Amino acid sequence: MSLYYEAEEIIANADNAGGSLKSRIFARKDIKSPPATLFALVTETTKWSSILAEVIEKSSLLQLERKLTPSLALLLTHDLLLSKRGVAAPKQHVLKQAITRHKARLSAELTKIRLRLGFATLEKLRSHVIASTSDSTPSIGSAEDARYIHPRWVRVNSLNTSLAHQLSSTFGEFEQQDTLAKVVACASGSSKSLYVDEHIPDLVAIHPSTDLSKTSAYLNGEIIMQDKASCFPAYLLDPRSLSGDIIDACAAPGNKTTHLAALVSSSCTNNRRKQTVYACERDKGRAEILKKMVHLAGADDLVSLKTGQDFLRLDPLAPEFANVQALLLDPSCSGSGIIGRDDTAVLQLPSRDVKANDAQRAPRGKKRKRTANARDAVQATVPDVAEEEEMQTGLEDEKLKERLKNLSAFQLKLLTHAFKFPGARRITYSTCSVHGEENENVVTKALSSDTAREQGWMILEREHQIDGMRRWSKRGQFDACLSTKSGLTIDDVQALTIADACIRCEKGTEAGTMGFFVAAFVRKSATQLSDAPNGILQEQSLATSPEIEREPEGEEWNGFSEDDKHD
Ligand SMILES: C[S@@+](CC[C@H](N)C(=O)[O-])C[C@H]1O[C@@H](n2cnc3c(N)ncnc32)[C@H](O)[C@@H]1O
Repeated sequence: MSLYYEAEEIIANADNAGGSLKSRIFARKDIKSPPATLFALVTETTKWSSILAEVIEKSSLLQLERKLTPSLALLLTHDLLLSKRGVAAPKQHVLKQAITRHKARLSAELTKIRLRLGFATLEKLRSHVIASTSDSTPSIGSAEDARYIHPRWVRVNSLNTSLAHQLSSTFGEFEQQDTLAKVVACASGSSKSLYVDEHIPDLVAIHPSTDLSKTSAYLNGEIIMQDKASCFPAYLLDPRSLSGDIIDACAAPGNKTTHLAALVSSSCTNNRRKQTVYACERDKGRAEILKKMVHLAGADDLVSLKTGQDFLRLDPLAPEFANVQALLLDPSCSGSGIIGRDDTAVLQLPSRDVKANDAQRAPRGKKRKRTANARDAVQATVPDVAEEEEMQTGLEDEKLKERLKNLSAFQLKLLTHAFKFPGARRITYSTCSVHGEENENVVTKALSSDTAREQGWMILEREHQIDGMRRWSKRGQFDACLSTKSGLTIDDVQALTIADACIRCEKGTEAGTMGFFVAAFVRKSATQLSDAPNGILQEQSLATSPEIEREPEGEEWNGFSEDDKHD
């Protein structure tokens, strides 16, 4: 019967062991319980903790059972009320007895909370809890809040399958909705509902409570979990309209690399030269994940891995890169746009000192007052193949400023290095940050750099962007284009054009994306080079530039049929 005591110990983390929850559990040699069971118990309890803490406080469980600690009470209440197998202990065990004798009281409190939140059945509340804990807000809202739930985005990997095939197989039982809102709104109903995205080809959204991780499509690399915003850079880069190679400068874990590979593979069919995606990753550990992801996605033939390679040390003049026409830059950033995942739910412990009548939770979005005895919050983090390694951890203002300054200097360095590849015609720069310092500021500084001027780089204006990105309405911040605080001479008109060329995604809106930023740069032709005074504005349209042969977008993205399956 070590399960609950071991789970309690893990939650307490008395040794202050670093690393994620999963690594802390799986690395331990001294535990008797199966690590997977322990992990599931802690994560599931964490997801339900804001509700269960209230159940426990209202039922005065901790006052009645003085030997139960808040964590033990939470873990046992979870299993008693919510686990199919019940409390995993023999009938006579002291813990089992301590919790089961309060079953009626605990169950009644849970029912009251469920009804107060507006859920007709426990199952409906359950799907909402799962959805809410994968949202940016860790507390559990009411049924009405369902519209803010972050959907699960699934990119169909056209290297291994097709959208049409997936719609009839993996998603065969899903009802197709005409809006994203309808998919997320089904929190309290059926979750078998799907939305085919209107901006990014091969992308669908499902309700976040739908788990596809055990489907063969996921296990075989036919579908990839990738936020909609994270699909923007490869799509905006539009590598199919070029014939040359592509560099993904900061590639791990590889979502954008495999997306690029999928895009270029579809153009291999037209008797065109095979395009190579060079995937560069400085961190050797992360490069291993990249390697696995590329293999799983069926992209080995298209991707050349540069593992342990610092992009800044890649020689733009090396013969190997003579054919590089496009670069995708998705560097490390503050990660301030990332949506909290279900693996970063916050554990809320019940308090022994809260009187039953005081225990009602404040509604979602309103901060609760913390008292000395108020429930503690423990961050239970579970690892995944994080897209971003630099999470913002509530840095104080000054520290944050300093950090953003350092990050943006590094980001600018990468971008101006990308400008130096002699054959490059197009570059995208993206971050999952919401800060202007890492986004529009970097763009305007890069455009004003000597390298941009010498090499003829300009912003890719909105009207010349690929269809889905042109239609995306959320654009860059005008003020952030002006306020670079670096003595740049950018007038209002230029700032307006740059802001309109930049693409932003907001987190926590009906659009269902994380916070994200992307901008694209194009290069002037040799004749244009001598004309323009600076690199800020594009003078000749991309579509009419002889350098860039754009294929008609209509032909490119006319939807998919069985015939569109790629080899
Ligand atoms: C935001 S993540 C990239 C996510 C990736 N593009 C994706 O979509 O899966 C940034 C990555 O860049 C790598 N990185 C940072 N600086 C680098 C450099 N100078 N050269 C190459 N890789 C770098 C980091 O190790 C990290 O894996």
